[in-house]
Amino acid sequence: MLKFENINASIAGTPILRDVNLNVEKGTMVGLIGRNGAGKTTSLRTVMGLLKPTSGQVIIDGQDMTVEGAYERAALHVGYMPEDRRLVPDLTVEENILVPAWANEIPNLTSRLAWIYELMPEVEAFSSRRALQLSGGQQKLVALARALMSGSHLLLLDEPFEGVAPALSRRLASVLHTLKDEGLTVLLSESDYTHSADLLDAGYRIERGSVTPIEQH
Ligand SMILES: Nc1ncnc2c1ncn2[C@@H]1O[C@H](COP(=O)(O)OP(=O)(O)OP(=O)(O)O)[C@@H](O)[C@H]1O
Repeated sequence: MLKFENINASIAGTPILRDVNLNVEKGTMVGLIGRNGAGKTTSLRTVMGLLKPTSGQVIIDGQDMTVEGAYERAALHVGYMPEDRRLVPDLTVEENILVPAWANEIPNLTSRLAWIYELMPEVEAFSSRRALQLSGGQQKLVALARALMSGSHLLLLDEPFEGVAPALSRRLASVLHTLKDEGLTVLLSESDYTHSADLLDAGYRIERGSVTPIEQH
């Protein structure tokens, strides 16, 4: 479903990703594990086409997407939850979830929203509140809901558990378990295995921009 083939990427002329090879099979949940500054966000931004690699290929669903932009990703139903959530503070929760539908046509919009609310009833309960009224953890759930709006095939989650209080972390993990059971393909990053260990089918370690597969344990 997602492949990195010998990806090199630089930011402002500084090489960040070095010869990265990575494979996420359809229907699996794969972790990208590494400490701060290792290159996790850069990797996910490269999948999203927000950063163009200097060499190598990004293949999504069998298509070479290396030079395509975010709009083309949306057409392949790829969803992205950035680490910093990036909700629009003055919009309501529901408006934030619907933002991807403003830029791209989302098939079955109404039933997709209903499915998201069924998955996370607490989000429906605060759907008319403004995003700035929510706690950091609640905002993460909303950011996940927004990513699910477009991400019906592939979901990229950048440190979803970072800064989330324990109760909400457990809730987030249980939502991800449900998504896994539904067969969604997910690449998620975390600084260690604390929250994702029993969710992941496979993992890669990232260290100073180099990626190696983690042996199954
Ligand atoms: N805009 C930028 N300008 C210069 N260097 C950058 C920029 N963004 C990231 N970097 C550098 O790229 C490297 C990888 O950063 P990246 O954000 O991908 O790491 P990360 O593993 O996601 O860690 P974090 O959890 O801190 O975001 C770091 O060394 C960082 O300093």
